[in-house]
Amino acid sequence: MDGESRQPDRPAHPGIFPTGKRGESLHRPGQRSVDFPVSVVLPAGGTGERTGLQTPKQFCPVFGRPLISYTVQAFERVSWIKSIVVAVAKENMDLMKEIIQRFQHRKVRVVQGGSTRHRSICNGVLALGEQEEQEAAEGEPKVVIIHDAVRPFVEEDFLFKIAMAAKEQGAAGAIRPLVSTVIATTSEGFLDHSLERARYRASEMPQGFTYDVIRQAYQRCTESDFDFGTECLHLALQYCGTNAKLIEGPPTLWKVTYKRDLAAAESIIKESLCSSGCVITGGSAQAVTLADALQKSAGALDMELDVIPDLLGDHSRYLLKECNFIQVSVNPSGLLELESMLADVEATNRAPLHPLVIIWVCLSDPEELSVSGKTPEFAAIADAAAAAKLRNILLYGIQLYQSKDAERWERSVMRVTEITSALIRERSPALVGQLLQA
Ligand SMILES: Nc1ccn([C@@H]2O[C@H](COP(=O)(O)OP(=O)(O)OP(=O)(O)O)[C@@H](O)[C@H]2O)c(=O)n1
Ligand SMILES: O=C(CO)[C@H](O)[C@H](O)COP(=O)(O)O
Repeated sequence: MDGESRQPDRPAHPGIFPTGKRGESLHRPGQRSVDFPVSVVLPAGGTGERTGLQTPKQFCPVFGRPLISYTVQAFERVSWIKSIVVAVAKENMDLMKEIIQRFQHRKVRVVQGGSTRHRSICNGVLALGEQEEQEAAEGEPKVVIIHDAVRPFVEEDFLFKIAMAAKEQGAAGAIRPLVSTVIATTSEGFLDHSLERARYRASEMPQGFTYDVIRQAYQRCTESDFDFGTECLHLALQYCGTNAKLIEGPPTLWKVTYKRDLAAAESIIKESLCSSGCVITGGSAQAVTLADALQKSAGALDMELDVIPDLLGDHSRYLLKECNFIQVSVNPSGLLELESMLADVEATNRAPLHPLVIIWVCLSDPEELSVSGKTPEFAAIADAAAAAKLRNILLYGIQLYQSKDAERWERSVMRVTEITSALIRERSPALVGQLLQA
């Protein structure tokens, strides 16, 4: 383990995907189907020494949610993955169980990790044993995917490739081109020789194995492999004669290793959370016109908005996504619509994984502006936001006034879009419950 921000002592213990390209989070690519059982082992028993932080990186919060929960979710949402075993240090087993409960993970089991990564993985593989042997009795092939808990951005398409190749070849692993040349040094710290960079690749995760191959590899390998080895594919080759199929993966497979990687992970997650939203119109013609105008202007800010009349029927699927909602209302029905929409969100009974952003855009008649300049909406949004905040929902309001002047109207719409984008991006607790003016 090379060092950056090393601390003299090992630290004590702790405290969508993002998915796809911009705008893809609302439209999952076609689901793949795998007709053999696939299980996952996530080694998460390390201390994250290279981050220099007290908390192991897999438990560091990103938008209030531990990094490992993002990784678990990346696997859990893949329908053909049957079970996930997470290997954590003994002192973190309760913490991991709390995370599973708090973020409602369903397919996960926790086992005790070991003193090295190989030992943790081995514990996870052996824990799958009973289950896998039972499946073997039914004559089904089976694959185990191994993935570092600190690589949260793994996509279903890539997991599919790894699983299929593992089933066919016995072992498969992700690779990436090297970004730097690898050199060997002499014991005096001089250049010994360098490798021809184009011939080598960085070995990344995930890796997949048939259960028999990975179990036998761990049964046959030496204590020295357990203590100093860093490559599961190597164990499969050396102890089972299985040559892994290597598949180039996307750059997002990178491993959170240093403190700055946590900031990078946060920025990737933020980007994906901000790139899309769902505008609910309630069906009124004016609201639909405004929603369409917002949808058009959002493109200029690199944001993709879907427009729907309500969250009923088929549209209720939006409630299950990591989605930002924009409720467009026209006075005087506005507050009722907002309340009903909040009730729909609450009825899903799903703890949002990130603070959910809901923006209420209220289209008002300028005639209704009182002498004080304040409409009843000011108090109502503040009350609704205070209640919503307890449920991890950040509720903001934007008020705009109808105008017959086309230029003025266009400016107001653009302003609403800019404020919306800023609110979604920043997720500022300080602005919760405010009725901003566009
Ligand atoms: N005894 C160990 C050591 C590591 N890991 C896991 O293996 C993955 C990759 O290892 P690495 O990035 O090296 O993590 P740490 O060992 O925690 O980091 P460091 O080397 O900086 O201490 C991580 O998910 C880590 O939790 C593990 O399960 N058991
Ligand atoms: O990329 C790998 C795949 O073989 C590494 O071995 C794995 O990620 C462990 O990392 P580290 O050696 O830093 O613990």
